[in-house]
Amino acid sequence: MHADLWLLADLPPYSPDLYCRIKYHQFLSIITIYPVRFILIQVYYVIKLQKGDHINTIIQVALDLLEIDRAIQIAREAVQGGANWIEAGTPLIKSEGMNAVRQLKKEFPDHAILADMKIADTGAFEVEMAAKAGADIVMLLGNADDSTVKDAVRSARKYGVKLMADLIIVEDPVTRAQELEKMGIDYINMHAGIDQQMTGKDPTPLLERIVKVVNIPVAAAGGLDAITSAQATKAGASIVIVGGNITQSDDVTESAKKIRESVDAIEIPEFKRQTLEQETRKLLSEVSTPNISDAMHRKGAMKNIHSMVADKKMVGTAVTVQTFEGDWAKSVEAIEVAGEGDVIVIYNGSHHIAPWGGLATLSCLNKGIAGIVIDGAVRDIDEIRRIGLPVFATSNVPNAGDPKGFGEINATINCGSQVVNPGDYIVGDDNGVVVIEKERAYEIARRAKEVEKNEKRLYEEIKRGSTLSEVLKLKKWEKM
Ligand SMILES: O=C([C@H](O)CO)[C@H](O)[C@H](O)COP(=O)(O)O
Repeated sequence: MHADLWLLADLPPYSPDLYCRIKYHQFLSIITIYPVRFILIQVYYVIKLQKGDHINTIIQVALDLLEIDRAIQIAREAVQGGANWIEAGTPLIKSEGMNAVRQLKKEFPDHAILADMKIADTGAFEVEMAAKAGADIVMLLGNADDSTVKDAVRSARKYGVKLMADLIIVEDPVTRAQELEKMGIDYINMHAGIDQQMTGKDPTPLLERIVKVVNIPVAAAGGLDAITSAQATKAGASIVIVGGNITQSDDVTESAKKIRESVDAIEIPEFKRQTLEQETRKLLSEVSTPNISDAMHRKGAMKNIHSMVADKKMVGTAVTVQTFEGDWAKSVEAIEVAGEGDVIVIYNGSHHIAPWGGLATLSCLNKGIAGIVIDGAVRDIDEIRRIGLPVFATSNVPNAGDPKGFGEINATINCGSQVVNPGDYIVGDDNGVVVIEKERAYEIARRAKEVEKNEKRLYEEIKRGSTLSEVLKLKKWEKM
């Protein structure tokens, strides 16, 4: 690629000046002045590239945490795994102020510290603030007004720091990247923000185009993991910024190491994203109903509906049934309407007469139906447990009613005090059942995954001898 136009400067490893791209005339003057050094550098790169080390991609760990002491510990573990640059994330800066940058520089004097200020105004002032606290690179918003960008650049030059521009909410990233370069920005960051990622955005599709039109290094950020970091490198990113997939991991060092290995691999395999529906189902099958409820701000849980078959996870899309006390016709007819991966969700109105039993459950098994939820009773519980299909209900009783045929299939119903529409996602486990409206299913699945990752990390910290209230600094965050 552009490896031949990059020089390895005599600077400490991974300082922001490590990669300085040189223009053609500079190139000529350098080979005239430093021919021997130039040859050595070329030999170095030939070896690196043969080894598959894509111009030594920089891994930047983004510390999007609220507490500086936890952030420092996580940074230490990430550095051990191969992270080169350390980012004081925006939430950390908002929570701890410039002290976050100061402390990170003190702890990691040999690593470049990036202050993700997301500057939108008073460019010079905020750059000065971050620079004086010890930042080597300062992030501003790529769509800040040109006056802000230009003054930030003046300030950066004055205080000897570099500027990275974040294209997070830029409408035309390719054009803006070129404008930012002209104004003196040192690095471009093609970034899908955390909330944007939850709706399916990812930073890689435009990367290649941006890398082609600018002459400054391009970073990629936004939900990257070992696989997607490598894809970003392949598309030309020379810096990969990774937050959650390192910082929320229960083994931070190992996660950073995997990313290091994956971007340094000789062959980066093709990667095909799943459809949003496939991804949604996969993510929901990996998380718990408490994770989902947290992601929904404690909403979505069905009341008084419990698992009748222990240790069975259920994920599927709703086929709804409205029935009436003692009438089981529509519940059983719904088996013909439902298909593979669906969950039959029944409102029955009685906790004493079952609209569902063993024979209906067995019929579902044959059709690949994912499970059954009943706001009402079930019977034949021993048979249902033998069949092993997930069934959730309010109670179990011996008696059923008669098939009269009242009610409706695939209408909006109320089940466990939650509104359920056909197609909504239904997830059940031993904690209970949650409903996720279909329009937000992917987003909630992604957010629930973030909750799960964060809990895994907290679990790990508690296992090391802490307590939940210590880890979360509960007292500090109590309302005044
Ligand atoms: O910049 C970030 C975000 O806007 C919060 O401030 C993150 O640091 C960046 O997105 C990297 O984090 P992940 O997306 O979790 O990898």
